[in-house]
Amino acid sequence: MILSLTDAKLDYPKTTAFQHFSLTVEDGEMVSIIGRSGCGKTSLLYTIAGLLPLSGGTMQRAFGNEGVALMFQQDRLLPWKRIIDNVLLGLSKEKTEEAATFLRSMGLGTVMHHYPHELSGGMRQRVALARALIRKPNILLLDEPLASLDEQQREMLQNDIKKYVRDQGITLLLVTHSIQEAVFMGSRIVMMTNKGVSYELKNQLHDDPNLRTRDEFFSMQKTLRLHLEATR
Ligand SMILES: Nc1ncnc2c1ncn2[C@@H]1O[C@H](COP(=O)(O)OP(=O)(O)OP(=O)(O)O)[C@@H](O)[C@H]1O
Repeated sequence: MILSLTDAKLDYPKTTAFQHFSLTVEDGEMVSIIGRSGCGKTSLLYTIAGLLPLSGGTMQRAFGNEGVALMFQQDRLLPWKRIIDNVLLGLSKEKTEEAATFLRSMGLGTVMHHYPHELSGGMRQRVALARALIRKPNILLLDEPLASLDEQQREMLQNDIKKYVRDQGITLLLVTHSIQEAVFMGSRIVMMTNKGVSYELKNQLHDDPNLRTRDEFFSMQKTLRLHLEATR
């Protein structure tokens, strides 16, 4: 177990972001979290990252704050720093060669001395991913990281994130509005409302290289869509 929340609750001064939320995540698992807008998904990720304290319930984490990497819809790269320096941010210069090798392996070798504005949105998100992964986190928390990309770029990055996360044995928690993305990325898909987990689905075909074209890929999406509609 790398993470366990039991009857977790988070209050803001005027609203309860989520309550009665229980979830146990095993080391190396890839969990997608879906749910209606405002059900507390982003707040949940902040809590798991150690940025917001719970108002009730308990959370056990087998990692420290330095073991968490976060990636958002906006790439949050510093515009005045070159790509390689964005990736190295906060790390020692000794890591430069490792970062360069990593960027090359991610297809970013030719742009590592460019500035963020010279890259496409997809490439910038790839840089944000490299910046997260070079820190060798125990857990990667993704909040709609691909929402602003076109379909082709989104699918490429989904493939890459899945591959790198799996190869490095990182645990993944992905918040997404896309049911298709949730099924492709998640070995488990958790549906959340602001009153807790309303439904869970195990993706038995998570490791299937042809997942995107399997009938089950579509039937799992249909099942989730029906459950999501039932929470209206
Ligand atoms: N900083 C904040 N201060 C006060 N209330 C907040 C804050 N952030 C979020 N909320 C409220 O908490 C609830 C949950 O918000 P949160 O952003 O976590 O949901 P979400 O599921 O991520 O939404 P979305 O899918 O639209 O991004 C909402 O009612 C929201 O208005």
